Amino acid sequence: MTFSEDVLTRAQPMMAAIMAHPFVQGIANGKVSDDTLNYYVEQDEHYLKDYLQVTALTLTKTDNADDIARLLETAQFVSNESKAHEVMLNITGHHVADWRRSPDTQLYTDHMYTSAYHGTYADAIAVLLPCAWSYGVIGSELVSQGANNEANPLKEWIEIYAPQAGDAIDYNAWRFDALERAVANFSDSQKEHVAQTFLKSLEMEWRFWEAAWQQTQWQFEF
Ligand SMILES: Cc1ncc(C[n+]2csc(CCO)c2C)c(N)n1
Repeated sequence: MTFSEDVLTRAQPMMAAIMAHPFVQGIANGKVSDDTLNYYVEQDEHYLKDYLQVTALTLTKTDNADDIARLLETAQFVSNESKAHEVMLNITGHHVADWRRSPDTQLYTDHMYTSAYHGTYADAIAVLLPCAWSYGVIGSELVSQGANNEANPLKEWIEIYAPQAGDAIDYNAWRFDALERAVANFSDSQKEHVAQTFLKSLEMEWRFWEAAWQQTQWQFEF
């Protein structure tokens, strides 16, 4: 079994929980409360900014010119995501106002920075991977269920994340390939560290949906 196959096998229960999450199910049937959408978009604005900065850190950790080019291309995709946010804000009529990171956003972005800054190139790739991989799974599963129908106000959101048939490059396949190359000479314990980095990010993906669903906030005003 390759390293990626092992990690993906271990990731299945978390990915299944993300698919079953009421927020993701709400996207599938086009019914999510305004408060949930607004909270999500506000927190995701922070997340995407940090994702870009962590991508920049990641590409300083490799001298593979193809990987550097791919990382820059994936950074470009983040501008599409403003469109994904617009789809949600058009439903609620909200404007992003609260720029404070909630506890789970802070936990996730701190994990990304720590892994990319202090870790190896493999850790940096692993910490970013569950984001793109889990959204790719959500997008393609929701499309295969026909959730992107005309009656769904979140149709366009779903389609932004579903892999497109005409895409020249399968970015998630490249991400797993880069991960596999990066751990090729690692010991078992080094590989386990990278696996933990990946799985923790995936747990944080679940928490990100859950935080918006529960409207989680800091306990105190400060
Ligand atoms: C919490 C959170 N996780 C994942 C994504 C989706 N996403 C962010 S960057 C990226 C790939 C860029 O190439 C993708 C798919 C999101 N918006 N918010």
